Amino acid sequence: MGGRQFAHLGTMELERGGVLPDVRIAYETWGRLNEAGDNVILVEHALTGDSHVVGEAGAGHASPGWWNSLVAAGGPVDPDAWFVIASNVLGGCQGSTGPSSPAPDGRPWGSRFPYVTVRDQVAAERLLLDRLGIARVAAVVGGSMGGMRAIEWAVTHPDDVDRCIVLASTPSATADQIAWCQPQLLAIRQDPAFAGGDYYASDRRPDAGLGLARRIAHITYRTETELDERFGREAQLGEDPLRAGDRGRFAVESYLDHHAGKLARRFDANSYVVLTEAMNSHDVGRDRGGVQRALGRVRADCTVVSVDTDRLYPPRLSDELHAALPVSRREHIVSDFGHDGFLIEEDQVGRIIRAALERRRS
Ligand SMILES: CC(=O)SCCNC(=O)CCNC(=O)[C@H](O)C(C)(C)COP(=O)(O)OP(=O)(O)OC[C@H]1O[C@@H](n2cnc3c(N)ncnc32)[C@H](O)[C@@H]1OP(=O)(O)O
Ligand SMILES: N[C@@H](CCO)C(=O)O
Repeated sequence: MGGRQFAHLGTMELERGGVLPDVRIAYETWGRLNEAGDNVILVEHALTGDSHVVGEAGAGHASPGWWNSLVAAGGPVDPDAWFVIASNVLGGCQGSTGPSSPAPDGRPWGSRFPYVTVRDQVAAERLLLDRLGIARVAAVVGGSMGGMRAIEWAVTHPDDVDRCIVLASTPSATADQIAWCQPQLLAIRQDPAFAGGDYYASDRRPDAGLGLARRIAHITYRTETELDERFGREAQLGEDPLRAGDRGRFAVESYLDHHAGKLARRFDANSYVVLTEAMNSHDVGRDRGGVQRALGRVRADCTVVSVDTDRLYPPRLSDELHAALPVSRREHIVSDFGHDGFLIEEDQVGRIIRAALERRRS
């Protein structure tokens, strides 16, 4: 299976006010819904991910998935047993309604796209599952921004989530995380080509701002030791900054340039802004009497996973989440790669998810 499908979910009223008419959500599925309807696994992507969890030959996708080994026959999530659903988040740019989608007047939303919270994104996913005739999920799993949606699912729909697996995430966005986002948002907004968010009719795109945002973010996704061991003070081939003057680059600079360009080619700057602000909005305790009380109502069997070297979502945040959840298991990924370890360490992630799925609710 796999292959992108679309659901039209009608009008959504948003948490902070504002209305989105004719919300469309792009999604992919693997496996089959069983008769009891109790084998659904909802996979939640991170900031620049999408519904394409797994790449499949012949499914019309040139790109691999972002958790490619997760869903596979005999793998951690076997599509013979489970019905896996992954959607592109509300506000995104991979098929779901976002700032580049047409507004009712036919022009792209651009600067008019409303503020969207993680709760709005989960509300859209709930509508999607309703549309697919699915009342409950056997597991919701996600990392980073996907982990925010996973934990929101467990808090918002405590009776409908059997298991919740949260990787490299947090019960609420911290001051440090919001702080790292601020220069990223400014980099995009201060790019003259951004034009306040209304650049779609122009032949210029805010690639410079988006690229700068990605560079800042990417450094926080990795570790000081990894970068040093991998690149050290090496010059990019033929571009020694100590010899080539203005045009010289260290290898690590070239690496960041590469990631900046790659993201700018596949991602919309307005979506980056909208999703970053959604992450900043994340606080499971908002209007629920605080984080402890909100998490106290979770009924799912939870697995809380951190990456030992994650400097952006440090393990202490997973400790807090774990401590406040009524039923929770704490797992650790050991990685040289920092935050991105939840994407890169597929073997460890796979083992943890397999074990969580095999565990029966007590
Ligand atoms: C079409 C698509 O891209 S679909 C993607 C869907 N979305 C996602 O996957 C989001 C989540 N993914 C990510 O954030 C990242 O891609 C990650 C975390 C998976 C990347 O992790 P890693 O595998 O460790 O990649 P790493 O950071 O080492 O980067 C490798 C790239 O850097 C390039 N690179 C390495 N050194 C240098 C250098 N000195 N100069 C320039 N480029 C360099 C490599 O050639 C490689 O390029 P490629 O990705 O185009 O093949
Ligand atoms: N590298 C990941 C990390 C975000 O948490 C992404 O781009 O989605």
